[in-house]
Amino acid sequence: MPTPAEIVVHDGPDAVAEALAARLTSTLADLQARGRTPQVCLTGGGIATKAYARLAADGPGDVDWSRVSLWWGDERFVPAGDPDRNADGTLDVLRGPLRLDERFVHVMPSSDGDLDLDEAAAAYAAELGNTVFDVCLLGMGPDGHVASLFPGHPSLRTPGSVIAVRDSPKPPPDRISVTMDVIDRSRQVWFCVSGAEKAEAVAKGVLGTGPDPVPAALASGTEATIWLVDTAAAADLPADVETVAGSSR
Ligand SMILES: O=C1O[C@H](COP(=O)(O)O)[C@@H](O)[C@H](O)[C@H]1O
Repeated sequence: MPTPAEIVVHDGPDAVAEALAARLTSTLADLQARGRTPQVCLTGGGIATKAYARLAADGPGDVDWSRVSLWWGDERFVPAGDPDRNADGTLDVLRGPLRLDERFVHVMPSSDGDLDLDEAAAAYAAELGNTVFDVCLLGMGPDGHVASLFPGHPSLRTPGSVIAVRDSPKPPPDRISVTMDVIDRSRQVWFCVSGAEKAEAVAKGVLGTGPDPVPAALASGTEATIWLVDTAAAADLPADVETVAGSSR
């Protein structure tokens, strides 16, 4: 069942990133206190990258990051180490400070391995199986895309759990992405978005459906759907949409 969106508005991108890091830390600590191994789907993008730097600076705290399963919602199918990769830079930042255990880190294949794009997507689908993310983080592009599911593009309609994406409107063209089905079975979906250039897409994503909804409008958690945005990104939300003012800690 889709859940109604909760919209938390922060002063600027740094505050959104800080709030994301704080919310993730407390959610993971809570899940582990209840005996769970949290399943977290990470995203690329500007806010998430800032949040990862914050998590690394803060250190593990109350979270045993060696027992958090990390997945990715999408990846650029380029060679390992390419700066376009979502996972590589993230892991460079998080691995040491959070003492990650590689056995719990599920990186999508790179293009310089043994697998072609279709095989790489199929391999990640097999690895993912029926995993349900406790938290699925989503950046969003100005066109309303999430993961590598783009408006008006076959990626949005391709069945399955993990798909090969070709001719991505945003470079690089070859990508791997989880599908909306996988995003929508997540317990919590958290958008993290900043900037005036995304204000229109935020409004479309929050308000929603209509005949041709942007991908973000189709993404929803089964327990919670939370938009962490800054004031610039929230600017096109109509006055009657309820928002709450964010605090970072
Ligand atoms: O291509 C991608 O873009 C989105 C949003 O990125 P941003 O830099 O505009 O914040 C990101 O969520 C996605 O993971 C990534 O592959």
